[in-house]
Amino acid sequence: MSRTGIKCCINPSILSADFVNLQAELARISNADAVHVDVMDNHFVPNLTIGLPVVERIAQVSPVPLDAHLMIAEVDRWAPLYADAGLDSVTFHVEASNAPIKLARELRARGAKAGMALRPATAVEPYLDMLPELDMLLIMTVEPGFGGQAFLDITLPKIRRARAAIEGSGVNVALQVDGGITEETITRAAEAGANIFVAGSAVYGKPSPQEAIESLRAKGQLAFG
Ligand SMILES: O=C(CO)[C@@H](O)[C@H](O)COP(=O)(O)O
Ligand SMILES: [Fe+2]
Repeated sequence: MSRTGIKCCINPSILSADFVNLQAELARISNADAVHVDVMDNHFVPNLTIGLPVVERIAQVSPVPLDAHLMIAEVDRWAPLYADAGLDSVTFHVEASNAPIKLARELRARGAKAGMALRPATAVEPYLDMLPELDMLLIMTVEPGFGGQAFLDITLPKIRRARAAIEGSGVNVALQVDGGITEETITRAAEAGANIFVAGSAVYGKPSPQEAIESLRAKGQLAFG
């Protein structure tokens, strides 16, 4: 699917960074489009990372905008507080929200872009009417919870359908993919319609994260046609 003129964005996930040296790790990705911060609570996903106080501090020192991916229960209560921390975008899982439309509106009202995430097994069709309420749709390409997993090709048709719906409705919604993005899989995800790529191990696992970002961006952009 040709997307001439659309920028291919690379958002490195700090889940694969050295948590003891976060400020230095952020400086290593200063050419990224945003930094992706994975918040996990050991309830919505079986893993625990960082919470609001640490995310607030990262936002203060980050050289690039902050993109929070909330993998937490009770997200209707928590997500607005992340928006208040001055983040560029706050993404909640629809499976964890009791009122996704209300929540997306609240995030925007508090000055953050509103992102909504779907687990690999969650269908996109029930939520297509919600597109005008969103700035970003995140299609998980691994089961949320851990970095370093293999890309799930089974998610590609969903990415294609989401891209077609976005184009069909004429809304300005970014399509993000997260999990297992590498120099190889980014081409498939980009061809299917994604335009923001989260990459943890494929950036921080390389000797030069900056070069890894440039290389991934070039591959994704090429696949846009
Ligand atoms: O949200 C998640 C995992 O739940 C991701 O953001 C991962 O952190 C991406 O890591 P890689 O698959 O790129 O190593
Ligand atoms: Fe993530």
